[in-house]
Amino acid sequence: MTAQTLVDAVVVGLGPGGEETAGLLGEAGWDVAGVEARLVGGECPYWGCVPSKTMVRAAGLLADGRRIPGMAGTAMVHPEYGPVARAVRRATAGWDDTAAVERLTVRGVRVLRGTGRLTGRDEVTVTGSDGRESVLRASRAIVLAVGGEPVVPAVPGLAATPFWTSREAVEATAAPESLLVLGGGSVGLEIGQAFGRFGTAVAVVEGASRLLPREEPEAGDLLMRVLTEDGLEVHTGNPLTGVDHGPKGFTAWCERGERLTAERLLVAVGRRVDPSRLGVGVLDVDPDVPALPVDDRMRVVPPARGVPGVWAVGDATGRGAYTHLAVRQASVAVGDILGAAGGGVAGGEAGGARGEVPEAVPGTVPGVVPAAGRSRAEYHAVPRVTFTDPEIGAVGRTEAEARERGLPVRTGLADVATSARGRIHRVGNAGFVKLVADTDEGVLVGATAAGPCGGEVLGALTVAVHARVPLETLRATVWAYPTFHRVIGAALEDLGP
Ligand SMILES: Cc1cc2nc3c(=O)[nH]c(=O)nc-3n(C[C@H](O)[C@H](O)[C@H](O)COP(=O)(O)OP(=O)(O)OC[C@H]3O[C@@H](n4cnc5c(N)ncnc54)[C@H](O)[C@@H]3O)c2cc1C
Ligand SMILES: NC(=O)c1ccc[n+]([C@@H]2O[C@H](COP(=O)([O-])OP(=O)(O)OC[C@H]3O[C@@H](n4cnc5c(N)ncnc54)[C@H](O)[C@@H]3O)[C@@H](O)[C@H]2O)c1
Repeated sequence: MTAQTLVDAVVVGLGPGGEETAGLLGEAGWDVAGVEARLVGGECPYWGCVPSKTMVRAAGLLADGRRIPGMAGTAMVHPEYGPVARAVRRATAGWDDTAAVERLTVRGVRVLRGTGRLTGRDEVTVTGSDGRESVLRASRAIVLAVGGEPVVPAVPGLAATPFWTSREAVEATAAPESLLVLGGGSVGLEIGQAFGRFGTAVAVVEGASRLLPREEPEAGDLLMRVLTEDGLEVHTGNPLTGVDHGPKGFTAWCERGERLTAERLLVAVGRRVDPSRLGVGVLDVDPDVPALPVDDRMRVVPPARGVPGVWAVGDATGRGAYTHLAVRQASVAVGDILGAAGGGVAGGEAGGARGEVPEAVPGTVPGVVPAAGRSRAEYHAVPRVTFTDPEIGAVGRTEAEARERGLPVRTGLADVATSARGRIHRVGNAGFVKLVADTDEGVLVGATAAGPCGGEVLGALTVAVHARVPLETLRATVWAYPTFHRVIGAALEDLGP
C-alpha cells in the first residue's frame, strides 16, 4: 500500500516561488511538505539569474578592459573562460542543494525529493527517482510552484540535434568557438553577448522583426546597433527553417536563404509550464491551458468546506518570468492562505513574524510572514532588466501596450550618451530613458531605462509607476548631477507640461 502523510500544506516545486511560500508557511508554524524534482532553489540560483549574471559580470570586465585605450592608457585583454566556469561552480555549489535544503528545513519545512502531481483535490502523489510513490494529503493548502521548461520550437531537424538550452550554456567549461543563438530575448542576448566577449563568434536569429520584441522598439534598435558593433551577427524577422548536426557542428537555414554554421546552438525562445503533467484535471482546470490560471490572490481553486484551496505562484502562472515576481506572488499567496485558515495555526505568528533563517539563495528575500489576507497581486509595475551591455530596464506598460488599452498616451525620450554623465562616461555610453504617461491621470504607466546601469536607474521609475506618483511631483524632483538617473529629468522635460 502507498504510504500517506497528512500535512497542513503541500508545496510542489521549490524554486524561488515555492521556497518562499513553503518557508513562510513553515515560519508561521504550519506543517509543510515541500516537493522538489530537481534542486531546491530552482532555476534562478543553479541555471538562471545567478550563473548567467556571473558570466555577464566577467564579460563586462573584458569589455571595460578593451575600453581603456583612448580613455586611460593601454591594456591587453586575454579572455580566459576557466575562471568564469569556476565562479559558476562556486556560485551554484557545483549544482548541490545541500545548503538550500538545510535552509528550508530550518524554516520548518520537510523536503521530499520527487515529482509531484495532483491525484485528488487534497492530494499530491510524489514519484521518486526510483519510481516509488508516496502520497501527501493536505488539510489546508496545496501550492503549485513548478516554474517552466525551455520551449523547443518545431524547427525541422532541431529535436534530433544536441542543442543547448540555457542550462547547458551556463554549465559550459569553455566558451565555444562559434555559437548560434535561436531567440533574441533576455536569455539569448545576455548569454550570446557574454560568450561573444570571450571570443565566441555569435550569430543571433530572432523570429520577430526586432530584438526584445516585447519591449520598446528603441530598446531593440539600440541592442541591434550595439551588438552588431560588438561583432555579433544578428538576423531579425528571419526564422530558421531547418537545422542539422554533423561532425563539424550545426548547420541552420534561415527563411530568406542564409546558411549558418556553428559549433553550438543555444535554443532560447522562451519557457512554459505544462499543466497537463500536474494532474490539474482534478481541479476542473483545462490541462491544455498555457499557464496555471490564478486570481489576484494567487488562487487556482478557492478553499471549500472541508477541502483545501489550491494556489499557484511563479513562472507557472504565466504573469512574467522573474524571480522578484515569483517571490512577491509567494507573499500574496501566503497572506491569502493564512487568511483562509483564519490567521494561522497553533504555533504560527501570522502577520510579521521573522524566523531565524540563514542567508537565502541569492535572489530571494526570506523571513517576513505576510499579514493574513491583506495583499493582492498587482502587475501594473513589474520591473524587468535584461542584463546586456547596455542594460535594458523596463517597468509597466510599453507605449504600444498603453495605446492598445486605449489610454491617452504621451511619451518623453532622452538620450543617455549626450547627457552630462554620458559625455563623461564616453565609450559604452549608449542608452535612453523613455517615459509613457497617461495624460488623463497625470502619472507614468511605463518607463524604460537603457544604458550603463539601466537596471539601477529603473529603481526610481519603478517607484514612480508603482506608486502612481503624480507627474508634477516627478517634475519637482531634484535628480543628482551628474548621474545616469538624471536623464529621467530630461525625459520628463521632453514629455512636456
Ligand atoms: C538563463 C536565465 C536567466 C535568468 N535571469 C533572471 C534574472 O536575472 N532576473 C530574474 O528576475 N529572473 C531571471 N530568470 C528567471 C527566473 O529564473 C525565474 O523567473 C524564477 O526561477 C522562477 O521561479 P519559480 O519558483 O516560479 O520557478 P523555478 O525557479 O523554475 O522553480 C520551479 C521548481 O519546481 C520544480 N518542479 C517542476 N515540476 C515539478 C513537479 N511536478 N514536482 C516537483 N518539483 C517540480 C523544478 O525542478 C524547479 O526546481 C532567468 C531565467 C533563466 C533561464
Ligand atoms: N534578466 C532577466 O530577468 C531574465 C533573463 C533571462 C531570462 N529571463 C526570463 O526567462 C524567460 C525565458 O527567456 P527567453 O529569453 O528564453 O524567452 P523570451 O520570451 O524572453 O524571448 C524569446 C525570444 O525568442 C523569440 N522566438 C520565439 N520563437 C522563435 C523561433 N522559432 N525562432 C526565432 N526566435 C523565436 C521571441 O520572439 C523572443 O524574442 C523569459 O520569460 C524571461 O523573462 C529573465
